[in-house]
Amino acid sequence: TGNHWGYGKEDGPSVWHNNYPVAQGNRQSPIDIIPQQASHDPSLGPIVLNYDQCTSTNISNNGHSVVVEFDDSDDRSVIQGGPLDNPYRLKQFHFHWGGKGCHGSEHTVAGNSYASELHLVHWNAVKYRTFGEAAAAPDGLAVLGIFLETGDDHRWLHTITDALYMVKFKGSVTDFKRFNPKCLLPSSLQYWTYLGSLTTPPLHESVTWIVLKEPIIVSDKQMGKFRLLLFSGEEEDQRKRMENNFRPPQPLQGRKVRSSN
Ligand SMILES: CCCCNCC(=O)NCCc1ccc(S(N)(=O)=O)cc1
Ligand SMILES: [Zn+2]
Repeated sequence: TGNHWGYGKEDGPSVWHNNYPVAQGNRQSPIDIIPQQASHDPSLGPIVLNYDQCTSTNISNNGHSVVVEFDDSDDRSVIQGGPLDNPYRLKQFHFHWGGKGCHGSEHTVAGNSYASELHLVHWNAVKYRTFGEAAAAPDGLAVLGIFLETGDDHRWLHTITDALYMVKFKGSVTDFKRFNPKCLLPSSLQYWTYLGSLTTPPLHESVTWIVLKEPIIVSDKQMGKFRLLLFSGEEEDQRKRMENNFRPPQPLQGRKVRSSN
């Protein structure tokens, strides 16, 4: 119905352009990041994350991913520095992942993909009044991308994976307070940055992407819990496991990828 989209053969990334023509635009995401072709930019300062006062509110299944939302009524949790001209307010974070054992990140690095990718979504509340308005503006959003690689258990990811059974079905939401995403950061904040888009419809070309070079390590078992989620709602008789909810890399179209030192 309408602009329904998904990750299947009939409604997946290869047909999104029918309802969202910007899918074939010149600043689409994700991309394949080629480190040797990224230009070192000494003017790029460090990324600064102030998440200490952040207030998570709920965790939900929106039929495309699992999303943790934050109270963004003031500047209590922001990202700034790096390529950003002002602070951007944390709105939500969500994940993209693959099927059993196969890859699931959206950005790739020299053609290699990771098991999953975490997106921390921030909006420019200095220039725009609402998230929706910012999401449609060329300098409206800043998304911090963090790769997840499989290995040992992640000490803090349990807090999220233990809550996933509560949001199994599309449209389910439950309280999720006092979660600080600082615990999901790798030790280094070295990054690549480029101008791109949302990686799902409406695919707005409004994102300054900041992709961290260092992945975090999570276990196969923890990744398996994401795959217990369903794309489908409780009332649907066809249960579709939520996996492979990633868009493949898009043409660079002459864009420059910059690298922090
Ligand atoms: C509240 C007003 C609604 C505005 N209109 C809804 C809207 O624009 N939603 C966009 C949501 C979104 C999609 C994809 C990413 S990603 N995967 O690129 O990080 C991040 C955020
Ligand atoms: Zn995303």
